[in-house]
Amino acid sequence: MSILIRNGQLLNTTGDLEQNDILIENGAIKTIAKEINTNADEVIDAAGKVIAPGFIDLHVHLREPGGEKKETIATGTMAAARGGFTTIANMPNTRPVPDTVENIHNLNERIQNTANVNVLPYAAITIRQLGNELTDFKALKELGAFAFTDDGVGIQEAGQMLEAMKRAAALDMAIVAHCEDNSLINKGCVHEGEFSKANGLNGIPSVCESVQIARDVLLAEATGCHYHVCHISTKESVRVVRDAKKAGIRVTAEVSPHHLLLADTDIPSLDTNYKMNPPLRGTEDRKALMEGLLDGTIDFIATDHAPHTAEEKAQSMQLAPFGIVGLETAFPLLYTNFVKTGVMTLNQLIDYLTIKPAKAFNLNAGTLEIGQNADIVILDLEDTNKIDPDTFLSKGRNTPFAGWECQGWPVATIVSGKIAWRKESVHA
Ligand SMILES: NC(=O)N[C@@H](CC(=O)O)C(=O)O
Ligand SMILES: [Zn+2]
Ligand SMILES: [Zn+2]
Repeated sequence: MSILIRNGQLLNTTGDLEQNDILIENGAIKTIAKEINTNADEVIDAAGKVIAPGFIDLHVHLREPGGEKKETIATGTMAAARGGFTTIANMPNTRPVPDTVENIHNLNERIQNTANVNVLPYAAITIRQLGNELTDFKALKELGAFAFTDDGVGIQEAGQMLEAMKRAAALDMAIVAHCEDNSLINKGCVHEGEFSKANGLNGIPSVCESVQIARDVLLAEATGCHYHVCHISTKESVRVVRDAKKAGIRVTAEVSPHHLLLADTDIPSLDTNYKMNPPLRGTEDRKALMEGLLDGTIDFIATDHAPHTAEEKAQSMQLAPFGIVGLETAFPLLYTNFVKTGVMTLNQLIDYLTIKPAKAFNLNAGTLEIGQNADIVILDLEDTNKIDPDTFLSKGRNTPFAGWECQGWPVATIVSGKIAWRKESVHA
């Protein structure tokens, strides 16, 4: 099977767009050249379109097994492909949790049989994510666990985190942390700030996140473990990570598109599509996150795609589950609001979605190079459309961005040399 992508615009090493053809053969990039004359099984005319490495999202909730009403591996990975993502890492807050050899083996089989993009499975840090007993890291690594995380809950005890980091470091594996101190949650459903006060709601204070990150960077220093901070959301957290990096501690961090785009003051009403964990913080926090991303304190962008059913989200702000979907809207939102407005270049945005996550986790992905796996996205930067949750391939419709007009949408996504998703009209 071969695919020839003709006349696409590729970013060169100096960050400029240059027209090139790409030939894909046997799942890999075979040739990149100004003009390739060959008979391929499939020809895609990409004139006027940008060709980029397939995006990587290291924070996705596919929900299967156990949460199939919210999402499945099949639907979540179709949503990923539509969003231009070719590799995603799947969070372990499922039922059962991937915490034993048997459970991760079962998960691997499901991925093998139904995933439409590359899926890297996280395994849990603690059995059933209950914070009592550590999982068998070595056995889980042998079955392909990508890293260890209890995302959805924080690791409450320093002693347990220390032990987890020691064991992960010995296996050269990362600890990926949802940072939330349970004693500081305050039964909050939104950020403790302007919105919580105006609406008489309990707020989750910023320290609920930042104290745990401060503890953990010191534990990472003590153990030499690669420590990764999930969905960083506060200005104090950014400062702690910045200082830790300066001190030479092996820490990386991700930020979600929604924390870059919105603050609690942007929440228009008691709409649960604005409820996620960590919550939308203050405007100062939002600014600090962008500064942290641009100065390298924050390594990359990850969506924290967290689908829930309409029924679940129809509950009150206090009762509805935390989380919003993100895979199908990330690139158009970021391109429109940050590249078109000059906050960052197209090259930078693509790096935050490709080479940066790949580098942070030593993944052999995220570049367009000869011999590499052909994981590619074709983008139409002129295409302008309103975000319409009814068109989502995800089962989740829970987004605060419905109706936002965005420019720059994927038109085709290729995974290991096969077309995983394509918009009808790009056929040559
Ligand atoms: N982010 C969220 O608001 N929710 C996530 C859990 C998590 O990422 O902590 C979920 O699983 O729904
Ligand atoms: Zn989390
Ligand atoms: Zn998450």
